[in-house]
Amino acid sequence: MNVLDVKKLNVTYDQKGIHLFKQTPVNYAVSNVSFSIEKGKTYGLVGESGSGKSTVAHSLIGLCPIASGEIVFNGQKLNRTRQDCVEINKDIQIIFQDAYGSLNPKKKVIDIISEPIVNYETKTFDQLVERVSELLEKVGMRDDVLYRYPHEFSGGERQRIAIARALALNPKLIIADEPTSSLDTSTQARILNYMKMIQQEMNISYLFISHDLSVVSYMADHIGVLYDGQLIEEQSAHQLFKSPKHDYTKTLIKSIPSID
Ligand SMILES: Nc1ncnc2c1ncn2[C@@H]1O[C@H](COP(=O)(O)OP(=O)(O)OP(=O)(O)O)[C@@H](O)[C@H]1O
Repeated sequence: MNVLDVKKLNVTYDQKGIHLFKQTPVNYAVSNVSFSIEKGKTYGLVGESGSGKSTVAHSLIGLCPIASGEIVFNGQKLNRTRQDCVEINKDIQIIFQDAYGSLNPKKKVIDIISEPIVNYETKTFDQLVERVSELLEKVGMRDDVLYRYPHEFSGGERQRIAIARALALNPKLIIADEPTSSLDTSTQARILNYMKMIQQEMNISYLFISHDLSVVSYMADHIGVLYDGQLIEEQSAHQLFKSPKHDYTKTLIKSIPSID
C-alpha cells in the first residue's frame, strides 16, 4: 500500500519567482515528476542544487502551488483546500536542513515540541511533559533539556529536537529535506540511525531528500534521481547501484569515494 502517489507533478515560476497556476509556463522548476512511497518505506530523492528537490517537498505540504498533476495521500487525492491542509499537516511533517531556522529561538524545548500537540489535542500539563519526554527519548535526549532554548544546543541536537517535534502527532510521512547536510559526518550518522530506528518503531514513511547519493542510499529503499526538474531515473537502491541507466546517475555513483 502506498502512503503517497505523486503523479505528473508540474511546478512553474514566472520570471519574478511567482508560482503560476495553469498558465503558460515560463520556467518549469519541476516537470512531470511521478513517484510513489510505500507505507513504512523510504523514498530517496537525489539531485544537484537547483534540480527541484525542495520544490517537490514544498508542493507536497502546500507551501508551493502546483501547476498540474496529482498528489494522492493514503489513497485520497489532495484537493489542497483549507480542510485538506489541516488534515495533511497532521499526517505529513517536514524536517528542514536548517534546524535553527525552523525552531523558534524564543521558545523552550517543551513549548516547541508540544506546540503541534496542543493544536490538535487537549492534554494537561503533566501529560504534555510526559509526551514530550517520550518524544525526546526517541531521539536520544533526556527530559533535562525541556526548559532550555534552541541556542543552547549543538546543530545535531537541534535537528534531533526538530525530529522529536515532527513525531509529535504520529505522522504517516516525514519529508526530510537535506536533514543532515550541515552536520559533520559522525553527527550525520547518528541522526540517520535515529531516523531508521524511529521508522522501524513507528512504521513511518520517509521522503528523504539530499544532494548526497551516499546518504540517500544509506536511508532509501527506492531512489529517484532528479535532474533539471525531471525524474530521469528511478530504481530500488540496490538496483540503482548495480545497473544505473542514466549517465548522470553513473557520474553520481562514481563521485562516492567508497564505491567504484
Ligand atoms: N521562488 C522561486 N522563484 C523562482 N524560481 C525558483 C524559486 N524557487 C525555486 N526556483 C527555481 O526552481 C528550480 C528548483 O529549485 P529548488 O530549490 O527546488 O532546487 P533544489 O534541488 O532543492 O536546490 P537546493 O538543493 O539548492 O535547495 C531552480 O531552478 C530554482 O532557481
